[in-house]
Amino acid sequence: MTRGEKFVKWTPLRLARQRATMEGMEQAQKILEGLDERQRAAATTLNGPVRIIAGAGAGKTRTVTRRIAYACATGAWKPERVLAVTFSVKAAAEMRARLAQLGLAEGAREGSSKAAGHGAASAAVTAATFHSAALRQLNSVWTDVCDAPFPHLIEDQRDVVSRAVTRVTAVGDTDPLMVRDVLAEINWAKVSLVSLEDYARVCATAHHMPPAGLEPARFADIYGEYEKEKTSRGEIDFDDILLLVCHIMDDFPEAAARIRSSIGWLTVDEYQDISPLQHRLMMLWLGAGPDGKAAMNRNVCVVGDPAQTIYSFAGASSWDLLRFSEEFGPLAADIDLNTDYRSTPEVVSLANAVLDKSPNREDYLKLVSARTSGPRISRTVYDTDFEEAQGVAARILRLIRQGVKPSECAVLTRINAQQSVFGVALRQAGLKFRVRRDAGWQSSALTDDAASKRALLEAMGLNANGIESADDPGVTISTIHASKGLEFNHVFLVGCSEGLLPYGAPGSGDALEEERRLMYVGVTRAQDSLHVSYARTKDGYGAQQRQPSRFL
Ligand SMILES: Nc1ncnc2c1ncn2[C@@H]1O[C@H](COP(=O)(O)OP(=O)(O)OP(=O)(O)O)[C@@H](O)[C@H]1O
Repeated sequence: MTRGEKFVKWTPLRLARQRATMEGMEQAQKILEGLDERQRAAATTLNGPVRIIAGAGAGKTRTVTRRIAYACATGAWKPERVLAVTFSVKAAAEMRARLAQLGLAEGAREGSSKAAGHGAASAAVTAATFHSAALRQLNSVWTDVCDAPFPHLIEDQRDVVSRAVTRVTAVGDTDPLMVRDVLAEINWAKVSLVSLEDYARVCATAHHMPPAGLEPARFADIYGEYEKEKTSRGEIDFDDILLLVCHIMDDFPEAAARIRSSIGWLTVDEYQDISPLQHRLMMLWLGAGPDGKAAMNRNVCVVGDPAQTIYSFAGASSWDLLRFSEEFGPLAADIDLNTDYRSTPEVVSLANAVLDKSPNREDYLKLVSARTSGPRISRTVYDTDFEEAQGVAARILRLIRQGVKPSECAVLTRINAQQSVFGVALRQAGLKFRVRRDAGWQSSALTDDAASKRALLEAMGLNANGIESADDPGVTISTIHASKGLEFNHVFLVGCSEGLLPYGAPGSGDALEEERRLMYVGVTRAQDSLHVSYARTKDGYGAQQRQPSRFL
């Protein structure tokens, strides 16, 4: 021992503490195993703003869940003050499942105290959708800010819209398609923070078209009636949950302080899909003052991929992801993850080629596959839609005969209407299948009825963890939108023609770019093999032949 070094007396208590600390550190290091260098850099930067731009299959969920587990295991973060939000019930369930595997509380749900793990990391963190996190916050402060009973979540949003349309247009039997489009527009206005009073002005200045051929003032009347009908029923809709929490955070300082103090470390997954409303709520959670930054909690990590923004039509935008450093800089870490662990080099090369032709390619990561070479991409042109469906079913049958499980195969479509013919062909081939659809135009992460119900159950602490049955559920037929975040060994990307992908005849602006990103999302769902196809005609008739998609 050199002079100046303190003599340490190793009492049994000190020894036990030392051992516990070392065990904790070992456990924390274990959490980092299996991360590559950049993933590890992201997972070990625990303080300050962090941006992770992660390409498809680059392990963003792996990285953010390990980051949370590592921070809790080292004692740097208090689990009960950790909030991780994402957009869909499915993604939240996936995050909870992965956190549970890493030793964070079972279900990792607010209020859950049942620990599945060990050591410092075994308390509950919250991993939830924006809506369910906000609903719980609303519940927790409601009696302090309001005498009225807690409002019910809307049961039948279409019925409320339908009544509002009838009242304004005086037409008794409302067209379901009009109701669907009006509802989508109401949702869009809310998530875009366009108030009833401002709606007509926004339409005029932003060249925004109201749905169903309505005049802006007429739509605003319907929107107003919708709000009245909802209030008279004592109900709120999904976006009202976020709006109400924003309102409370603005106007009730004590309640706001309580909500804020429950969030020490915030992670926002799929940040490329954040809407202006969600962004506002996030800034309020972090305590941004009127000047945007005063006394702000800067422990925020956002993760996303600008190339996977596919909900622009519903108010999502990668704008905030791309300008994160302007808003939060200086950043503690700004990390790009571009190693694709999911797909073969053949698939990755096609995904890169899809983005390469984009005028926005500077915003997108170029992926590098970590896998060895696989089969080449198959490209097939059929005569009719049904022949395409039969051809795809025959190929899937061949794969299954070679030992592939039906659930390892997926047929991806651009729109719901393409799916039935594939269902018929798979049935004829004797194959079991399940269908994932969008809920139409308003198919944002939480607006289809099943997802809404699950979110509600989840928010109420009931079991809605999204785990599928253990039996092989069969081939998946899914829209590209509904396949986001999923991966399949063998993907059949069908309808790859002009008119279907890109859908319609989009001009050269944002609409076309969104279609390109959809193609990218579709391609990058494939792990081992990818089969792209289209049919020259719908049913063999008609002079006009479809042309191959410009994206391929
Ligand atoms: N460092 C790594 N080493 C080996 N495999 C990895 C690594 N990181 C990720 N993976 C694997 O890559 C696949 C994609 O990872 P993950 O699901 O975490 O990605 P993701 O980025 O959330 O996907 P996406 O955003 O495309 O849906 C998974 O199968 C995962 O196990």
